[in-house]
Amino acid sequence: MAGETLTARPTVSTRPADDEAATVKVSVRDLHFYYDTFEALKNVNLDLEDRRVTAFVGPSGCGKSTLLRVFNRIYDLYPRQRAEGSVTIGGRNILDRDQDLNALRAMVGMVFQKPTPFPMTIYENIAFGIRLYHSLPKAELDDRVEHALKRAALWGEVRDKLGQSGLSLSGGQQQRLCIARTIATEPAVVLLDEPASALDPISTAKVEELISELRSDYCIAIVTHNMQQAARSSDYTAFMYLGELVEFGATEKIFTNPSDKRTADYITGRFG
Ligand SMILES: Nc1ncnc2c1ncn2[C@@H]1O[C@H](COP(=O)(O)OP(=O)(O)OP(=O)(O)O)[C@@H](O)[C@H]1O
Repeated sequence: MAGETLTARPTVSTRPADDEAATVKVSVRDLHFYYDTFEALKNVNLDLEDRRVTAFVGPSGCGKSTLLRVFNRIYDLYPRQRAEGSVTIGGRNILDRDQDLNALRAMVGMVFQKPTPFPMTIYENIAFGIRLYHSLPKAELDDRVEHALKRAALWGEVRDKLGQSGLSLSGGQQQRLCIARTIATEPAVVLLDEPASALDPISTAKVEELISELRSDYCIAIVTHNMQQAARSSDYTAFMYLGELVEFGATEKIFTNPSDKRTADYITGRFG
């Protein structure tokens, strides 16, 4: 039995019961993804709930980043990459040919492993994205910038230097700036691809706290190699292996009583 083979399980924090039942925000059906002829995702089916954090874990190359890249169709920028199946967000299949990609990327924000501030001021890093979608008077734009920075737990550290370059911040601050930039356009879904893997432990803790804060407003998907982080930060965990979604369920269940032996072996560090 898989449970008997477990050795060192990460501590799982059980979340307090929420007042309201969660609604499905992203619905993935029969999804296949190809890099030219290579099939990187094989018939993936899952739902992501609103105001919940879903962690994607699995060994290198199993398709975690590819799946996130499908959710905002970043792959569209590259030739010979294609997705088949459906990904329904806000009632429509975002894989449809006529999907407006700018609107999609405003609705589905993404934060990458390495902080990627724009080479502009801290203020402009946030205001830039807002201006793409809204024409606001200066005072209102200022408010939106302040709100996003507060939401990303960065306001206190940058309020006196909004005119400085975003690149002058520390790595951890830069990553929170990127998170602020992402939420400034009020997306429905926030994708985080190993957002803390390039950060020191204190910055990592801040990013994790932030994820926990943002959970109350967003549907969050996070890719992580850190099992402790997945166990601490997520409500649901998806274990992927060689392009397949092997197991998906409540994080507590996946980490304490997985159904599949491959999940058990991976989360206990037997391979990966
Ligand atoms: N641009 C590309 N062209 C061809 N194959 C690719 C490309 N990007 C990724 N792949 C392949 O697709 C598969 C899934 O890659 P992906 O980056 O999604 O995995 P991952 O689980 O995110 O890995 P990691 O944890 O190392 O980031 C791998 O076999 C990888 O080699």
